[in-house]
Amino acid sequence: MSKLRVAVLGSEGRMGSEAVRAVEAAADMELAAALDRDDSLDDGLTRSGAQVAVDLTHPDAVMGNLERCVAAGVHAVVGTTGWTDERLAAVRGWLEASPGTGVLIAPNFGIGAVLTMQFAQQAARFFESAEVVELHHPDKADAPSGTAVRTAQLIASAREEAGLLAQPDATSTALDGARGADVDGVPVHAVRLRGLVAHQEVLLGGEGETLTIRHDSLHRSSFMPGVLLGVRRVVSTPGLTYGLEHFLDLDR
Ligand SMILES: NC(=O)C1=CN([C@@H]2O[C@H](COP(=O)(O)OP(=O)(O)OC[C@H]3O[C@@H](n4cnc5c(N)ncnc54)[C@H](OP(=O)(O)O)[C@@H]3O)[C@@H](O)[C@H]2O)C=CC1
Ligand SMILES: O=C(O)C1=N[C@H](C(=O)O)C[C@H](O)C1
Repeated sequence: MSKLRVAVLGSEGRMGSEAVRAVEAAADMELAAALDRDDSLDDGLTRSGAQVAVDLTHPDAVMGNLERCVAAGVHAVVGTTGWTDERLAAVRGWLEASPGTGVLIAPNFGIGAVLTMQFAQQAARFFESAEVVELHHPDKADAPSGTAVRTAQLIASAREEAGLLAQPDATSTALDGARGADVDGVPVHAVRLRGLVAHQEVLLGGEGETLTIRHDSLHRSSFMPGVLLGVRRVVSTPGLTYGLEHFLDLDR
């Protein structure tokens, strides 16, 4: 069986260096290229013959990288954050011109984090109140986290489907930001603290009860089974897949 040739973009970063190690340790994969900021992506992809690129760079870099991967017919597994509806639409547009190519954009590769999002979506319609608290290391590029935004969007769509009204909140705030960011009506709070890696709590509240769903990534190795699964599946999944849950066969 021939090995999948994988390029890692952002290979010197916290996630990228972990992904390089994971690809090198995978029996069915070969590290074709390890590329960071100063490397030419076009040259790197062409020379290495990479079949899949794993992007773990920066929200400012990911669109340019992805456009070039898709144009070169290289499948992509993207963990980098910064996704909006407009950005996702642009990726779909590029993929129309490259029909055999697959792109997975995963707000979170952690299996527990994906399940947290699923559980939150499932539970949301039963509770009057819902808030998301994400907690990360202070070197993180963005806030709130991509995972928290996606979680809040899933909660909001479940609430809307269930016909729930706006959340109860009679607070008048004296300081901007005290109630977090508003993502489709769901408050999202971001904590940055040395010592942390990536953590999230979903707080749900109803009459006389609360439900807390918490996930902790204690080490970046927690993301690697998801990255490798994404690489294995994306090569036979043309078009855009948004969320690792689509590769997890959750209905089994
Ligand atoms: N989906 C998921 O499960 C996860 C996603 N992430 C996301 O992954 C991204 C990276 O996170 P993290 O590893 O902590 O960040 P780091 O800053 O540690 O790593 C990013 C690396 O990418 C490099 N880089 C920047 N621009 C480019 C470019 N144009 N081409 C190639 N390399 C580039 C950076 O170089 P330089 O230092 O010189 O800027 C750095 O080496 C973030 O968006 C983060 O939110 C993180 C963890 C899990
Ligand atoms: O930057 C990080 O560290 C992480 N980024 C992703 C996000 O913003 O959701 C995934 C995870 O939370 C770690």
